Amino acid sequence: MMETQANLLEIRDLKKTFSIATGLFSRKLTLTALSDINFNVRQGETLGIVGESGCGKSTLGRCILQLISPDEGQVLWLGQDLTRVPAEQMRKRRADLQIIFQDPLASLNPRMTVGEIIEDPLKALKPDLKKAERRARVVRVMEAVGLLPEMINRYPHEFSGGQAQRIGIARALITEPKLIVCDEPVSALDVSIQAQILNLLAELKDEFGLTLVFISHNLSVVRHVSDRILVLYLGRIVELASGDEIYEDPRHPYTRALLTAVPIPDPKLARQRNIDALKGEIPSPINPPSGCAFRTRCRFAKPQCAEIRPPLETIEGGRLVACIRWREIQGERVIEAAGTA
Ligand SMILES: Nc1ncnc2c1ncn2[C@@H]1O[C@H](COP(=O)(O)OP(=O)(O)OP(=O)(O)O)[C@@H](O)[C@H]1O
Repeated sequence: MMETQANLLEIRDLKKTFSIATGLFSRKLTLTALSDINFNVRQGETLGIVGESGCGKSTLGRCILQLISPDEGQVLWLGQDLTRVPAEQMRKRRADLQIIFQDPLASLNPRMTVGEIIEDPLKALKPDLKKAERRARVVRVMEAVGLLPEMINRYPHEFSGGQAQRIGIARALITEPKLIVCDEPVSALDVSIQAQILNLLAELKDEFGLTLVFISHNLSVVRHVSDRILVLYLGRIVELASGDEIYEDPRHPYTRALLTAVPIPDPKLARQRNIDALKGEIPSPINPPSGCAFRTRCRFAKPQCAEIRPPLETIEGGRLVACIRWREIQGERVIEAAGTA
């Protein structure tokens, strides 16, 4: 964990709702995708964001980049609140903040060549650069992501998923960003290719001094790349800790449940994980449960969990957890693990 690093990004009291029309009379309902979101991203770290589908990961990524506007709260980039930056200035700021999407082929314009796709952000964000300099930069980033420069005039459909994601990464890198939001960058790829792309992102991070926000529903993917991991459930942060802490000593029942999907060789731990396994469906964010939103699926839930919304508490080591029972259930975990040995 990089304790001493300065914050590049600070998210303060972020809230995002969507108004959706449902039913026969198109009644408008409010869906709360994110609320009470507070965290920092430190210079040079990789912050993983995990949670099941629908918990708000992509919405959060898009709010960071101002691709969508939050209803409330601040997105402080080096102290400047991006939610208040006029659109024109924000376009320029985007050179510093880039995004890589899940489905590489769908996110690349099929009518543009690889060279044109990668060069495209430069035209808008660095209009002063001469054509030759733009091309030279394109070739440099193609080499950095492992694409051969002679591929420059090919079209996206000529590439495999893994190669297409390399094009997406090159397009993000071309503006020399400080931070890249990677939104499920390997979920659409074959398992055999996933490790290559994850390794590439780790190499590029070191080479270019990048800071990464890495979104995935898969805790084992996030674990490999993250310094710290933020766990989201139904639009709220339930836990934030270092990768090791989350993986080896999770405190929130939801984190424990997510970990059951991660394969492990130790049979004792595997048994514990079966006990923790996630049951049932994620509730609707239109009408979330009272108190702790996870209580309807939590094997530790007590009546008071329906009454009290657990605050995000700072516990030992500066890690954060939102569960009023975290102390008690920590003990239960040890006893059960010993009992099933
Ligand atoms: N434009 C939108 N209009 C209405 N609802 C939306 C919109 N975008 C997201 N949502 C809703 O907000 C909630 C959070 O969605 P989001 O895509 O951020 O979750 P996610 O964790 O990234 O899931 P996934 O991995 O499936 O994309 C979901 O209930 C989703 O249906």
